[in-house]
Amino acid sequence: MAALIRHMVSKKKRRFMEDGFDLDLSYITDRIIAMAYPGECWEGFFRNPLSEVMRFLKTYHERHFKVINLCSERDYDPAKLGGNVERIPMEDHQIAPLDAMLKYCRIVDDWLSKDENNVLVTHCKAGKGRSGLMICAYLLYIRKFHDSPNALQFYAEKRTTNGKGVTIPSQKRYVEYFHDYLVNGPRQEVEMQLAQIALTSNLVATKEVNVVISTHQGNDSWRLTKLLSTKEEGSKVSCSKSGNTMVLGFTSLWISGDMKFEFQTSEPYQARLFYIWFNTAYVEGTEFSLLHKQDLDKPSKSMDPSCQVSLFFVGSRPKVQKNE
Ligand SMILES: CCCCCCCC(=O)OC[C@H](COP(=O)(O)O[C@H]1[C@H](O)[C@@H](OP(=O)(O)O)[C@H](OP(=O)(O)O)[C@@H](OP(=O)(O)O)[C@H]1O)OC(=O)CCCCCCC
Repeated sequence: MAALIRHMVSKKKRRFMEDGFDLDLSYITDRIIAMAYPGECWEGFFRNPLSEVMRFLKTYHERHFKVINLCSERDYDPAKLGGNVERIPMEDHQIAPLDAMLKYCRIVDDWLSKDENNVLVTHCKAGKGRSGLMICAYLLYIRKFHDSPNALQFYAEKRTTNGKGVTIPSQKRYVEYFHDYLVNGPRQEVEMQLAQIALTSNLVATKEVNVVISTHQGNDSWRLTKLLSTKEEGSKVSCSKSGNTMVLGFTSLWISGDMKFEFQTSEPYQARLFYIWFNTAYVEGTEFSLLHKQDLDKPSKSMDPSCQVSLFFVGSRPKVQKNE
């Protein structure tokens, strides 16, 4: 019964089913492993039982494995997986800043270069999206691939049977950013002045739509800080609608770094419509547009296929680094 449920929960991910093991775990290369969360108690019942993961690691990679836990939402005692465990916390379905991706690559590279028998195990909750983002970054880092689509496709084939590995558009965008970083070096951080957001969707005609703008701040690269919500009084945002297009106008709103824009409706109840992530240093020109529903992160079923969103900027300036 438990095995059946585990198979249902792991959906189309490739499982390791040899020598009596049956784990939601895939070798992406012979030294890089992606797996679902090593669960204890109730979670071990429907994901990978931690004890079975430990037995797997001891059986095939005794003294030669290191684990990276990407979950911000869960943790376990590292000693239960041999002690050689690091965390780079990310939120489910979200991006990791480039410095977190670089940190991951350096940890993996350092570990794999120590001994040719060493393997690196990465997991998040399902071991698909966040793990894929980081593993694809590493595949580019070691120049196994020279562009992000090929790295993403390779990962998807190795981890799933349906070719759907990293599917969140912003996660794919950040793999592309990381590739740009590897090829061209770090970009100058820029602040951009946001003038307008235009959202086109059938929903706009009948529903109130609000936008919450957030960024990462401080040392916790996954913790979000809200900068502005268009719903709040005093946010000084103008709103005009024409047909199925809504235009929000901003004054003096400067943004920089990794930005999350979440679109919500409060009718009939508070619900997320979709969100997007981007980094201001990678915006080319004065416009950032996503013109297809499949370019939006976790779009609600109520969004029509022809919906699109554009951000318009009127100014940019290099970000002045504050002395800490
Ligand atoms: C009889 C019960 C049958 C259950 C059948 C469940 C069938 C089923 O849908 O199982 C899957 C669900 C949700 O599955 P998970 O709880 O594992 O959630 C997944 C996880 O968030 C992935 O992110 P990450 O951790 O890889 O970063 C995400 O990938 P992404 O961010 O790329 O979208 C994936 O989206 P996706 O689905 O691939 O679009 C989610 O499904 O499992 C549960 O909710 C746990 C259920 C626990 C049930 C316990 C019962 C005792």
